[in-house]
Amino acid sequence: MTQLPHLTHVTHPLVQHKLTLMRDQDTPTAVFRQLLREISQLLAYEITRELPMTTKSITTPMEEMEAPTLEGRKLALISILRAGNGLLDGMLELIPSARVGFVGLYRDEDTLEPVQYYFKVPDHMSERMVIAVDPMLATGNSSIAAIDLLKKSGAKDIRFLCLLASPEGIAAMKAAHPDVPIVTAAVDSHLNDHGYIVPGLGDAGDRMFGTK
Ligand SMILES: O=P(O)(O)OC[C@H]1O[C@H](OP(=O)(O)OP(=O)(O)O)[C@H](O)[C@@H]1O
Ligand SMILES: O=c1cc[nH]c(=O)[nH]1
Ligand SMILES: [Mg+2]
Repeated sequence: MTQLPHLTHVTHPLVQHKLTLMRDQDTPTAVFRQLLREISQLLAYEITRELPMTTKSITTPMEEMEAPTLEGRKLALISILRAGNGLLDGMLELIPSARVGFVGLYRDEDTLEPVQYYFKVPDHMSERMVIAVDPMLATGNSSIAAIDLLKKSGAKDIRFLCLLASPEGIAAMKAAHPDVPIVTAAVDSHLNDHGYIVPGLGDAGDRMFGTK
């Protein structure tokens, strides 16, 4: 089980520099997507620290050795649609053997409650390390609902990866899912009256896909 603290704030200069570029409203869609892919790989480095290791016997040009390798333990990456796909793609480049699931949720902009439209996850969820990804943790309603669904599917060892988190969202997640560590690139000031993270970066899905 996880040793990660409830909240990990990744302050690495490369992450912070790229995040600033993403926040800028003048950054075009294609650049925004590329930056998210790059940051996802740096954040993946943090959230996968506890992947179980084993060794295997190999022969280098010099001699035989017992070399470290990832244990065959099953990893599931779960994207919370749509915006989660922006983190998923980069992580899959690093860990191509991971299984992938999707939780389709959108936030009703009046009630700020999540509306579910899709759910598909790999089998044997109870045996997997599960990393749920969504760039934005605002009220926390979407991530809490997604993790509720993952637990219903059997998942027990879950982590949550995001780009921006609000203090309100972190508190809500801690109350609902105290066993799920959060890794984020930033903790912003607050939510505005419409549930948007301030200063934030706007609507992550719209900025990734050019919708609005
Ligand atoms: O913490 P919350 O207050 O629930 O808000 C965060 C959610 O809002 C955004 O998704 P959105 O509903 O815009 O869907 P999209 O990814 O399809 O754009 C974001 O990607 C999170 O899923
Ligand atoms: O600031 C926010 C809040 C919810 N969803 C977003 O994409 N951005
Ligand atoms: Mg959106």
